[in-house]
Amino acid sequence: MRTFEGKLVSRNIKIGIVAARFNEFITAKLISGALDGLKRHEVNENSIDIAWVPGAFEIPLIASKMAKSGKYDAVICLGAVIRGSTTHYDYVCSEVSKGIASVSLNSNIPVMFGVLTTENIEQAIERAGSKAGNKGFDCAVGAIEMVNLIREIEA
Ligand SMILES: Nc1c(NC[C@H](O)[C@H](O)[C@H](O)CO)[nH]c(=O)[nH]c1=O
Ligand SMILES: CC(=O)[C@@H](O)COP(=O)(O)O
Repeated sequence: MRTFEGKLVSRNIKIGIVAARFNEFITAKLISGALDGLKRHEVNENSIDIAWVPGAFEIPLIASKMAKSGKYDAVICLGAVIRGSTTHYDYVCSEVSKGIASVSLNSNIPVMFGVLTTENIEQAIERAGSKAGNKGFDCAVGAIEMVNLIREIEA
Protein backbone atom coordinates (compact mmCIF):
# COMPACT_ATOMS: atom_id res chain seq x y z
CA MET A 1 0.00 0.00 0.00
CA ARG A 2 1.38 3.45 -0.84
CA THR A 3 0.45 6.60 1.09
CA PHE A 4 1.03 10.02 -0.40
CA GLU A 5 1.26 13.10 1.77
CA GLY A 6 2.74 16.45 0.86
CA LYS A 7 5.72 17.36 2.98
CA LEU A 8 5.86 20.85 4.45
CA VAL A 9 9.21 21.75 2.96
CA SER A 10 9.88 24.04 0.04
CA ARG A 11 11.76 22.57 -2.89
CA ASN A 12 11.93 25.47 -5.32
CA ILE A 13 8.21 26.33 -4.95
CA LYS A 14 6.88 29.38 -6.81
CA ILE A 15 3.72 31.04 -5.44
CA GLY A 16 1.32 33.57 -6.92
CA ILE A 17 -0.93 35.51 -4.56
CA VAL A 18 -4.10 37.29 -5.71
CA ALA A 19 -5.34 39.81 -3.14
CA ALA A 20 -8.53 41.89 -3.12
CA ARG A 21 -8.09 45.56 -2.23
CA PHE A 22 -11.66 45.82 -0.89
CA ASN A 23 -11.49 45.63 2.96
CA GLU A 24 -7.73 46.07 2.60
CA PHE A 25 -7.34 46.48 6.37
CA ILE A 26 -8.20 42.76 6.58
CA THR A 27 -6.59 41.57 3.35
CA ALA A 28 -3.25 43.11 4.35
CA LYS A 29 -3.26 40.92 7.48
CA LEU A 30 -4.09 37.85 5.40
CA ILE A 31 -1.12 38.62 3.14
CA SER A 32 1.15 38.99 6.16
CA GLY A 33 -0.02 35.60 7.41
CA ALA A 34 0.52 34.00 4.03
CA LEU A 35 4.02 35.44 3.68
CA ASP A 36 4.83 34.30 7.22
CA GLY A 37 3.67 30.77 6.45
CA LEU A 38 5.61 30.64 3.18
CA LYS A 39 8.84 32.03 4.61
CA ARG A 40 8.72 29.82 7.72
CA HIS A 41 8.58 26.85 5.35
CA GLU A 42 11.54 28.18 3.39
CA VAL A 43 9.78 29.49 0.28
CA ASN A 44 12.14 32.06 -1.19
CA GLU A 45 10.77 35.62 -1.09
CA ASN A 46 11.89 36.00 -4.72
CA SER A 47 9.57 33.12 -5.61
CA ILE A 48 6.43 34.96 -4.44
CA ASP A 49 4.41 37.38 -6.60
CA ILE A 50 1.38 39.37 -5.44
CA ALA A 51 -1.34 40.67 -7.78
CA TRP A 52 -3.89 43.15 -6.42
CA VAL A 53 -7.48 43.20 -7.74
CA PRO A 54 -10.28 45.68 -6.89
CA GLY A 55 -12.47 43.19 -5.03
CA ALA A 56 -13.05 39.49 -4.41
CA PHE A 57 -15.27 39.21 -7.48
CA GLU A 58 -12.19 39.89 -9.68
CA ILE A 59 -10.02 37.25 -7.99
CA PRO A 60 -10.93 34.25 -10.20
CA LEU A 61 -9.89 35.94 -13.46
CA ILE A 62 -6.45 36.95 -12.22
CA ALA A 63 -6.03 33.64 -10.40
CA SER A 64 -6.69 31.98 -13.75
CA LYS A 65 -4.13 34.16 -15.52
CA MET A 66 -1.50 33.33 -12.90
CA ALA A 67 -2.37 29.62 -12.79
CA LYS A 68 -2.21 29.23 -16.57
CA SER A 69 0.96 31.31 -16.97
CA GLY A 70 3.15 28.33 -16.08
CA LYS A 71 5.14 30.57 -13.71
CA TYR A 72 3.66 29.28 -10.43
CA ASP A 73 3.31 25.95 -8.64
CA ALA A 74 0.29 27.21 -6.69
CA VAL A 75 -1.91 30.30 -6.40
CA ILE A 76 -3.26 31.68 -3.11
CA CYS A 77 -6.44 33.80 -3.27
CA LEU A 78 -6.96 36.26 -0.40
CA GLY A 79 -9.86 38.60 0.32
CA ALA A 80 -12.54 39.56 2.79
CA VAL A 81 -16.21 39.60 1.84
CA ILE A 82 -18.21 41.11 4.71
CA ARG A 83 -22.00 41.10 4.61
CA GLY A 84 -23.63 44.50 4.06
CA SER A 85 -27.28 45.47 4.02
CA THR A 86 -28.20 43.98 0.64
CA THR A 87 -27.98 40.57 -1.03
CA HIS A 88 -24.81 41.62 -2.89
CA TYR A 89 -22.77 39.61 -0.37
CA ASP A 90 -24.45 36.36 -1.40
CA TYR A 91 -23.70 36.86 -5.09
CA VAL A 92 -20.08 37.87 -4.53
CA CYS A 93 -19.40 34.91 -2.21
CA SER A 94 -21.05 32.44 -4.52
CA GLU A 95 -19.23 33.52 -7.66
CA VAL A 96 -15.85 33.87 -5.97
CA SER A 97 -15.96 30.41 -4.42
CA LYS A 98 -17.22 28.75 -7.60
CA GLY A 99 -14.74 30.71 -9.70
CA ILE A 100 -11.71 29.79 -7.62
CA ALA A 101 -12.66 26.11 -7.54
CA SER A 102 -13.10 26.18 -11.30
CA VAL A 103 -9.70 27.80 -11.84
CA SER A 104 -7.98 25.11 -9.81
CA LEU A 105 -9.59 22.24 -11.69
CA ASN A 106 -9.11 23.86 -15.10
CA SER A 107 -5.49 24.88 -14.53
CA ASN A 108 -4.43 21.66 -12.78
CA ILE A 109 -2.55 23.45 -10.00
CA PRO A 110 -3.58 24.16 -6.40
CA VAL A 111 -5.58 27.39 -6.06
CA MET A 112 -6.16 28.04 -2.38
CA PHE A 113 -9.42 29.64 -1.15
CA GLY A 114 -8.33 32.25 1.36
CA VAL A 115 -11.32 34.56 0.95
CA LEU A 116 -13.06 35.29 4.24
CA THR A 117 -16.87 35.35 3.99
CA THR A 118 -18.13 36.81 7.24
CA GLU A 119 -21.27 38.27 8.74
CA ASN A 120 -19.42 41.18 10.31
CA ILE A 121 -16.03 42.87 10.70
CA GLU A 122 -15.36 41.21 14.03
CA GLN A 123 -15.50 37.75 12.47
CA ALA A 124 -13.09 38.88 9.76
CA ILE A 125 -10.63 40.30 12.29
CA GLU A 126 -10.75 37.05 14.27
CA ARG A 127 -9.70 35.10 11.13
CA ALA A 128 -7.02 37.51 9.99
CA GLY A 129 -4.51 36.98 12.74
CA SER A 130 -6.34 37.00 16.02
CA LYS A 131 -8.26 34.42 18.05
CA ALA A 132 -9.36 32.27 15.10
CA GLY A 133 -5.94 32.22 13.48
CA ASN A 134 -4.93 33.57 10.10
CA LYS A 135 -6.54 32.18 6.95
CA GLY A 136 -3.63 33.47 4.90
CA PHE A 137 -1.15 31.41 6.92
CA ASP A 138 -3.39 28.34 6.61
CA CYS A 139 -3.56 28.74 2.83
CA ALA A 140 0.21 29.15 2.55
CA VAL A 141 0.87 25.91 4.42
CA GLY A 142 -1.86 24.17 2.44
CA ALA A 143 -0.34 25.35 -0.82
CA ILE A 144 3.07 23.90 0.06
CA GLU A 145 1.47 20.61 1.09
CA MET A 146 -0.54 20.39 -2.14
CA VAL A 147 2.42 21.19 -4.38
CA ASN A 148 4.54 18.50 -2.73
CA LEU A 149 1.65 16.03 -2.77
CA ILE A 150 1.16 16.50 -6.50
CA ARG A 151 4.91 16.13 -7.10
CA GLU A 152 4.90 12.87 -5.14
CA ILE A 153 1.95 11.47 -7.07
CA GLU A 154 3.38 12.49 -10.43
CA ALA A 155 6.92 11.29 -9.65
N1 LIG B 1 -18.57 44.06 -0.74
C1 LIG B 1 -17.34 43.50 -1.01
C2 LIG B 1 -16.80 43.49 -2.29
N2 LIG B 1 -17.52 44.03 -3.31
C3 LIG B 1 -16.89 44.40 -4.58
C4 LIG B 1 -16.82 43.22 -5.56
O1 LIG B 1 -15.89 42.22 -5.11
C5 LIG B 1 -16.38 43.71 -6.93
O2 LIG B 1 -15.08 44.26 -6.82
C6 LIG B 1 -17.34 44.75 -7.48
O3 LIG B 1 -18.66 44.22 -7.48
C7 LIG B 1 -16.97 45.16 -8.92
O4 LIG B 1 -16.95 44.05 -9.78
N3 LIG B 1 -15.60 42.93 -2.54
C8 LIG B 1 -14.87 42.37 -1.50
O5 LIG B 1 -13.76 41.87 -1.72
N4 LIG B 1 -15.38 42.36 -0.24
C9 LIG B 1 -16.60 42.92 0.06
O6 LIG B 1 -17.05 42.91 1.23
C1 LIG C 1 -20.21 41.98 0.24
C2 LIG C 1 -20.72 43.25 -0.33
O1 LIG C 1 -20.80 43.43 -1.51
C3 LIG C 1 -21.29 44.20 0.65
O2 LIG C 1 -20.25 44.58 1.55
C4 LIG C 1 -21.84 45.44 -0.03
O3 LIG C 1 -22.56 46.13 0.98
P1 LIG C 1 -24.11 46.46 0.71
O4 LIG C 1 -24.83 45.11 0.59
O5 LIG C 1 -24.57 47.23 1.95
O6 LIG C 1 -24.18 47.27 -0.56
